[in-house]
Amino acid sequence: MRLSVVRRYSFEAAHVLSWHAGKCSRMHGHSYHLEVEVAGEPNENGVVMDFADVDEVVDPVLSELDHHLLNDLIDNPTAEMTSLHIARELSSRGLPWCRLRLWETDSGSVLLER
Ligand SMILES: Nc1nc2c(c(=O)[nH]1)N=C([C@H](O)[C@H](O)COP(=O)(O)OP(=O)(O)OP(=O)(O)O)CN2
Ligand SMILES: [Zn+2]
Repeated sequence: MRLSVVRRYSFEAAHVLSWHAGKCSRMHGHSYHLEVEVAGEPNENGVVMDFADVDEVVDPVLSELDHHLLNDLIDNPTAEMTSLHIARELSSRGLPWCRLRLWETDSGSVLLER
């Protein structure tokens, strides 16, 4: 049995995919949705990790992306590269995430597991 906490976040950002053969080579924006999962055993309070403690790590990372042009911060900011950037930032700030899903559009997402 595996128990985990999942928090959902959103941020707005623009990007350009210069390699793209279609419309995505033009600058455009997305309302990104990020799901962050942390697995573990419930502690003496019955929680794997307090939602607020997850937010404390995730919120500043997403604030650095929110309402920015992602190309200024991430090389070739596809959903894949953006999720890897977020994962590295969360890891370096000590969040023991096990699964990240980044939704770039209503129908398109990437999933990162470790
Ligand atoms: N594997 C990936 N493919 C694409 C990415 C990506 O990050 N990873 N990004 C884009 C575009 O930036 C953008 O997300 C467009 O996506 P797409 O689904 O093609 O466009 P729409 O949301 O407008 O959907 P329609 O089906 O065209 O209405 C492209 N590919
Ligand atoms: Zn796009």
